[in-house]
Amino acid sequence: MKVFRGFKHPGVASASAVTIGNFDGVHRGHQAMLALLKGEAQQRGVASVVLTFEPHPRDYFAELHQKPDLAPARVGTLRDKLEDLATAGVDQTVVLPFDARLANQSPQEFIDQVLLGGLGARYVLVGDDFRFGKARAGDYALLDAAGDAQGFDVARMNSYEVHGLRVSSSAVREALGRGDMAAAARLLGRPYCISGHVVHGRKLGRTLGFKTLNLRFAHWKPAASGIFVVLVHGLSAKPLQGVANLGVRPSLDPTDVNGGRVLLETHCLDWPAELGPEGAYGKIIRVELLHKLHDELKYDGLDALTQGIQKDRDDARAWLQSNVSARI
Ligand SMILES: Cc1cc2nc3c(=O)[nH]c(=O)nc-3n(C[C@H](O)[C@H](O)[C@H](O)COP(=O)(O)O)c2cc1C
Ligand SMILES: Nc1ncnc2c1ncn2[C@@H]1O[C@H](COP(=O)(O)OP(=O)(O)O)[C@@H](O)[C@H]1O
Repeated sequence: MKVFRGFKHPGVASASAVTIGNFDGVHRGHQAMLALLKGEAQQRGVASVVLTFEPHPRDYFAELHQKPDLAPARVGTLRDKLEDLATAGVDQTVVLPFDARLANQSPQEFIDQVLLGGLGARYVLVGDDFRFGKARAGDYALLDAAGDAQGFDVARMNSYEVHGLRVSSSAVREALGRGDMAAAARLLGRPYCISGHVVHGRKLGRTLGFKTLNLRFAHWKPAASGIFVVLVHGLSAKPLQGVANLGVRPSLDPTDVNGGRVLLETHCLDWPAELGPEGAYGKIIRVELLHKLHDELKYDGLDALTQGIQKDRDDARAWLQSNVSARI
């Protein structure tokens, strides 16, 4: 899959079947949309293109009006989204920075400049609650009328349901927010995972006796947070079992190097000798969050923190033994 920031690149498809959305989580509803998009693109002999926004439009308005509550909690980072879109078989993804210009574009300008001028849209697929353009004035009916007048097809995807429950990014956020990883996995159609490069931390893990693989979660408001039983993919043939902290580490000094940043820190229960004592830095891994143990705690000092992590490790081992040992 090719990825472009903005649509003014020579490589961007000049004729396309487009779907527009935020695709946070790339859940089963999104996956159904992408399958339909691919079919329509193939039939027309054009590229399948996802048009998505980063930052999320609601992040933009939250910042503009200084109302952080408006920003949606984030299921995945842009990296996770691009990986999932590639897996779904999309030809191109165009990431548009959502800014004042875009926010003030009328629906007709958006159609003319972005969809037709930028992407050469022959077919546009949107969700049933899709709104676009300044003040959210554009809807499916408007887009459909424009398609009729200007010669492109428009289709609307109805809500996708699993056991009567509408699959949506907010349903995934709610499941992750209450730590119900099984419900999140049902909505996503796969286990909930976070992927990224292993980065350097404070090297405090080794002092505490718990080395951790650190990944940045590149958004300040993750939909899930707390202590989780996990599997780490990408370091060895078999996934490694671990226990992880996703969040901002309230027990540690907030002014340090990663202060305030959201990190996913995973301690592997058994570290394979062939990786070497520090062989994971720079590698790309995927961490599968299986089960939530508890919320992040503000421990009183490093001894209490170490004891807390020891208990989490024991609880993770016990959980894995009764739930996962058959799988790996
Ligand atoms: C299983 C586990 C549970 C953790 N729980 C908490 C917690 O409840 N509160 C907190 O402030 N930090 C928690 N931490 C984060 C540790 O503070 C952090 O991983 C440790 O200081 C190592 O930092 P470093 O990787 O930068 O060296 C936890 C870490 C792990 C691995
Ligand atoms: N059991 C383990 N779990 C996770 N990482 C481990 C383990 N044993 C060794 N490592 C290695 O140690 C590194 C982390 O060491 P640590 O002291 O926690 O430093 P950092 O502050 O960079 O997280 C990891 O990136 C990995 O390469």
